[in-house]
Amino acid sequence: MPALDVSGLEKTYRGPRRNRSPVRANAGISLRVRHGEIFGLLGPNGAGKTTLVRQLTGLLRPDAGRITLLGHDLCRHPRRAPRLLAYLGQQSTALDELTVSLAVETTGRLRGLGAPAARHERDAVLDELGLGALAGRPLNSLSGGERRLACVAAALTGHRSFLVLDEPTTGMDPVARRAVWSAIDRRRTERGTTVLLVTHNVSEAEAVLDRVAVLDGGRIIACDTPAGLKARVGDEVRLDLVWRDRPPLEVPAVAALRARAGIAGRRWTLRLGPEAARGVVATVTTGPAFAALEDFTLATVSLEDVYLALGGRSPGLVREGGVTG
Ligand SMILES: Nc1ncnc2c1ncn2[C@@H]1O[C@H](COP(=O)(O)OP(=O)(O)OP(=O)(O)O)[C@@H](O)[C@H]1O
Repeated sequence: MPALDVSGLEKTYRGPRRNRSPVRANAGISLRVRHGEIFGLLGPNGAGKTTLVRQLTGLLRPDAGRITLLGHDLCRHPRRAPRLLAYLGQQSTALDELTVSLAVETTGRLRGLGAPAARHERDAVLDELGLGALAGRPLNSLSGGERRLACVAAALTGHRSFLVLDEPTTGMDPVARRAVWSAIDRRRTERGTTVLLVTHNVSEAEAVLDRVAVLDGGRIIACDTPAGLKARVGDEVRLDLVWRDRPPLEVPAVAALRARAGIAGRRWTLRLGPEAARGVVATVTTGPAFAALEDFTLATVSLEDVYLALGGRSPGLVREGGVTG
């Protein structure tokens, strides 16, 4: 039996005013998460990720469908969710008035730990996430990234075998982000914890994800291992060109590339087949194009490229052939 079995999940928001059209946020979602798996949910803003996890955590009632978590029917018994899983939502916590130390310890107690065990876990998780120096500070006095880290510490406390983490690393500096990814990975390796992870931080999450579902417009448009998803993009490579001042459009080969490039300031990003990429590199590393070039990088496809290619509704993304949902 999978740890989580979702089938045919539907959720439509109907606005308070009649003139607002309803939003079908989840349009028939089915997925299975195995025990001990770190399962990622990726997708552009508004794809329906938070709607999905709020239903899985018993906070929102689906219109239709079935959710079975660790053998429990959560549509029929949504109040069981807090006993079965730990949920880190996007919003701040109800424990905002407490110090970091007390927030983590209290969460441990609420999840059934005795006082000594809760103190022991508190010390361990604060140490693991590098929060020792902030232990005595109230959450509402911390910076955004610090507070988020404290919320992660609380979510990781109390030995829940299923974690639902919605954008755990938002606002964090690289050291904190790394500590969070390691802590999540450690829960899986040492305790067999199952993790459902919503994140836009694709390139960092890639290292810990076993499988990934890509959501778009309330539907799952792809679900596979990171390697399986990358294979869908084929053998394309990503070429980033950074121009010194302005692109040398007087070079015809450069001018021809403009329509295919994702352009952000002086940076052009292109996804190309290996042969085409070799040709472009040859062009931009000689003559007037080279004189105008500040930097370039050539990289194989990352999960972020896959995410952009599959969910690419955002403007400015390079969307090339060969990828389907
Ligand atoms: N309470 C609500 N009332 C009406 N519409 C809503 C409500 N919450 C979400 N929506 C809409 O439902 C859709 C899905 O929203 P959701 O928050 O699930 O997306 P998301 O994938 O989590 O996005 P993000 O990456 O920005 O967090 C969006 O179109 C959103 O505007």
